[in-house]
Amino acid sequence: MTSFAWLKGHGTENDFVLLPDPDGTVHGALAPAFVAALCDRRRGIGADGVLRVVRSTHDGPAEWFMDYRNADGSIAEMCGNGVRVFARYLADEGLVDTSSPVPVATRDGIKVVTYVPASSDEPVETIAIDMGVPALLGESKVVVEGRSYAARHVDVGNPHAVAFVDDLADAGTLLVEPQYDAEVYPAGVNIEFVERRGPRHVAMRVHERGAGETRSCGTGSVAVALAAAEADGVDPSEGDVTYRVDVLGGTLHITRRADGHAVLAGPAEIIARGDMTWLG
Ligand SMILES: N[C@@H](CCC[C@H](N)C(=O)O)C(=O)O
Repeated sequence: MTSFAWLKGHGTENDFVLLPDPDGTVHGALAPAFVAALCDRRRGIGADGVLRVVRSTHDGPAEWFMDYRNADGSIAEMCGNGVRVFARYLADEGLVDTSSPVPVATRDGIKVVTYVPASSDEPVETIAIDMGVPALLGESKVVVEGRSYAARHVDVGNPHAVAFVDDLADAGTLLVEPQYDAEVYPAGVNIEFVERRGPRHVAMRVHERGAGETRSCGTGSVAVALAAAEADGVDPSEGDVTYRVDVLGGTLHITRRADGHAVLAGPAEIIARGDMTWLG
């Protein structure tokens, strides 16, 4: 039997189990089967992924490393909402100074977090992440329930296929992973379906690699905003451009800056904490 501290948090209902392990002495190399058991929504706590909170072992500006795992126990390079929830935890615990930008180490390099105070436009504090410079790659396609859709290949540190649809219902139940081109995505892919809602305003559903359909995906929202900006013919030199992306669990705002960086912003909260004795 093992006892350890844990928390549950979410960002626009992309939910995570957090495992504080500052010195890497509690969980060490997380076993995939343990992660999958924690994330199971019937036999475990239930979550889209696990965030192990550990001190970075590399010299550099980031004291904390987000050790992210998908619900099936697999490792992904990056999780945008994960960084936001991770940053919420660091702030709530007083582990960082939120008055200035905070670097967080991830497998996709350092992401810089800014805590944006609540305002008349936004009633709660927002956590904004500089996601670096995502890459718009080639064209691909995805097939869902027998229908084929063109998809834009976007790399946000992790792989995405973005398909524009007339109606989000076209994505079907998403209980089954859509088909994709394994030659383009040899390590699997996150697949977003996007419906236009208005000028610089879209809505999406996502089937995440290693987790199935989730209620939000930060990197997916960035991929969608970039693909939409490209389709809208937005000139990268015209300055900062912000897209509103509605997800099943809320709303995210993605700003593509004139320097090519994408900033992902939205709320994140910790909703429970405790000590667990894992009997599984
Ligand atoms: N929900 C995440 C993405 C998590 C990783 C993804 N499932 C993958 O395997 O690449 C986000 O908010 O970005």
